Amino acid sequence: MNVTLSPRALMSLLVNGPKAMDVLTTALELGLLDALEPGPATLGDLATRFGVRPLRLYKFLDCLESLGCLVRDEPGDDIGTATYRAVPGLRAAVVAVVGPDAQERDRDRYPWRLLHGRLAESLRGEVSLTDDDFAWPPRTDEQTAAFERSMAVGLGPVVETFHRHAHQLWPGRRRFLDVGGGDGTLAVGVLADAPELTVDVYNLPAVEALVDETRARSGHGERLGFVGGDFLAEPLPTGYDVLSFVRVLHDWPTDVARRLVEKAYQALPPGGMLLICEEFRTPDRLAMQFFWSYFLIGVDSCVSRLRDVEFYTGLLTRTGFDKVEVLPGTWELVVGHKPESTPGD
Ligand SMILES: C[S@@+](CC[C@H](N)C(=O)[O-])C[C@H]1O[C@@H](n2cnc3c(N)ncnc32)[C@H](O)[C@@H]1O
Repeated sequence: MNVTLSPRALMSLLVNGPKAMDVLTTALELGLLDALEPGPATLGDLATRFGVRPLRLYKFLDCLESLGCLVRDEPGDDIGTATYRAVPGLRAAVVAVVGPDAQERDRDRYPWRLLHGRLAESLRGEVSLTDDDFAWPPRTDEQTAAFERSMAVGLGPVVETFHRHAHQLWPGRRRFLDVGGGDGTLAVGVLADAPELTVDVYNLPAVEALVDETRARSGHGERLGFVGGDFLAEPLPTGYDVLSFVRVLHDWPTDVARRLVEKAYQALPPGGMLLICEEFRTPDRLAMQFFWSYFLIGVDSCVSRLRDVEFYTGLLTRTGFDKVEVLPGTWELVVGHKPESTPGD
């Protein structure tokens, strides 16, 4: 889906956002999206099948087309013969934002309304979120649980990419440490793909109880472990042949991100592998990150800095990793290896 609109047209869509969501939700609930995605479907057939008035449906479909969701062909003046096809993935995208597991619903629980209408004051530093509103890293058990739940809700594309490349990542590997590994949701996905592997989550001690719950739900028992620690204050644990940072490095300024990658290099044995899966700076990711970009305007302790993939490949190479590559996926995976023999050996 590729829509390029003038600023004026984009403003018109944005100001009508709630109506656009009404159209999309209705199209989903009626079953229209199921009919439109395989398409092409004629307006006449759609009107008969769904028991709606053709001229009304024509306007409804114009709404969808204005959003870039439909391709239309109108061969003549008879609207009944106009054909429509939805862009691939539309139905799944609508379900993802209005369905019960919607990230957007989860994000709405955060107190973003404290900033709404007060952004200018917030930009000047006169209005901020307090540690009770949102602390980074989370401060209380309640904040920790809420934040890790939010993270787990958005992990789907990451789990998918790890799964897609499992055949390349895990053979010959024994112990994997997911640094800043949330509540262990990714670890569970990896364990299902790699029977020889044990996975530990490294996270702030307050997260242990959540990983315990994930372990109990997953049935992986002792293959899913937890190591409590603070990666800002201490070296990363050794004894692992794979480490990962998933959506961790973008939270921190560049000097901290660099130090964390250096700590990973020091902790890995020769031949060890580092995986980075991040919020790269692409139009899609920026759009899907909109909530956090907005909300975190009021929070100075979280950097939330989306960087280009080249930032990470360059950082790995400069740190000493070799065979650095980017594996494709909805979320790409940057892979680097600590050389078998390092300079000075
Ligand atoms: C943005 S979340 C990403 C979580 C998970 N990797 C994911 O993608 O769903 C960042 C993670 O880093 C952890 N974290 C933050 N500061 C940390 C620290 N100083 N030491 C260890 N972990 C930390 C947080 O608890 C959280 O789990």
